[in-house]
Amino acid sequence: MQIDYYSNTQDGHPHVVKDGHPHVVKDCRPHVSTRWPPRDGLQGKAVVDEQAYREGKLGTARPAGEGTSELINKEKLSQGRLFTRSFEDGLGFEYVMFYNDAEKRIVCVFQGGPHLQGMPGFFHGGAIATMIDATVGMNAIVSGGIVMTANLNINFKRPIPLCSIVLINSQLDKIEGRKLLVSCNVQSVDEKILYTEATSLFVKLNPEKEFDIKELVLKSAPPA
Ligand SMILES: CCCCC/C=C\C/C=C\C/C=C\C/C=C\CCCC(=O)SCCNC(=O)CCNC(=O)[C@H](O)C(C)(C)COP(=O)(O)OP(=O)(O)OC[C@H]1O[C@@H](n2cnc3c(N)ncnc32)[C@H](O)[C@@H]1OP(=O)(O)O
Repeated sequence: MQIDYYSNTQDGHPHVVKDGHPHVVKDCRPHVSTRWPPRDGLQGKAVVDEQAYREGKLGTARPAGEGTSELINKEKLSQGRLFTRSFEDGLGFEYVMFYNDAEKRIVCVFQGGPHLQGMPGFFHGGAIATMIDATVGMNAIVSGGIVMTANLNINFKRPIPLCSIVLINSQLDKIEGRKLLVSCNVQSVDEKILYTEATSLFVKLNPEKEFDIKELVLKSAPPA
């Protein structure tokens, strides 16, 4: 495949375009956290905010609603933002997607940052799954409207080095009524290494749900 959309870069690496501006993650090397694995028992931050726990602000694992957790309230929800865009520049998900309408496919150029580490020096599988879901999800949305992921199957074939740049090639395979089947693979930029393969099922929401999700998306947009 000819990758001409970033052939104009000068350092031989694709520049990830963010918000219309060329953006490169600089000085980004595989990073092994000194806190992982923990050497002297459990280290790092507590998973539960102790202060909030003592003040009774944290609910038990009940569904959010009146009288459950004070922390899960409208104000909190209004701070919602797209997961893949909620990291500081260069630390999390840096990507750009190119959609080919005639072929119903998307190529995503993805360069994950050091905060996406799983095994030392490699991406966390959940981060890869997130980027795959975002890419096949966008392919389904632009092909079919408002959809939700109903099923996602992933085969992790090779570990992906942290901070490396990969291509996520997504393809709409079939539409069956409200169901959209989308497959994808994750490859190295030179297409010599096949890291991951995935298939997915998206289901178009019915009109009532579609209205709800539009409202939700509009309300959850981060402040300009
Ligand atoms: C134009 C305005 C645009 C506005 C939006 C703009 C921007 C959006 C902004 C940002 C988005 C950015 C990027 C997108 C990135 C990522 C996308 C991420 C998407 C997600 O990350 S999303 C979270 C995880 N996702 C869920 O949280 C879903 C929970 N779930 C449900 O909400 C329901 O489950 C639902 C809705 C899926 C279906 O429910 P439902 O009631 O509508 O439909 P129903 O159950 O009747 O199924 C209908 C037919 O699908 C078959 N079917 C269903 N499920 C199946 C399965 N698992 N396996 C095999 N077949 C299945 C049935 O068998 C039947 O098949 P058949 O018709 O042949 O009988």
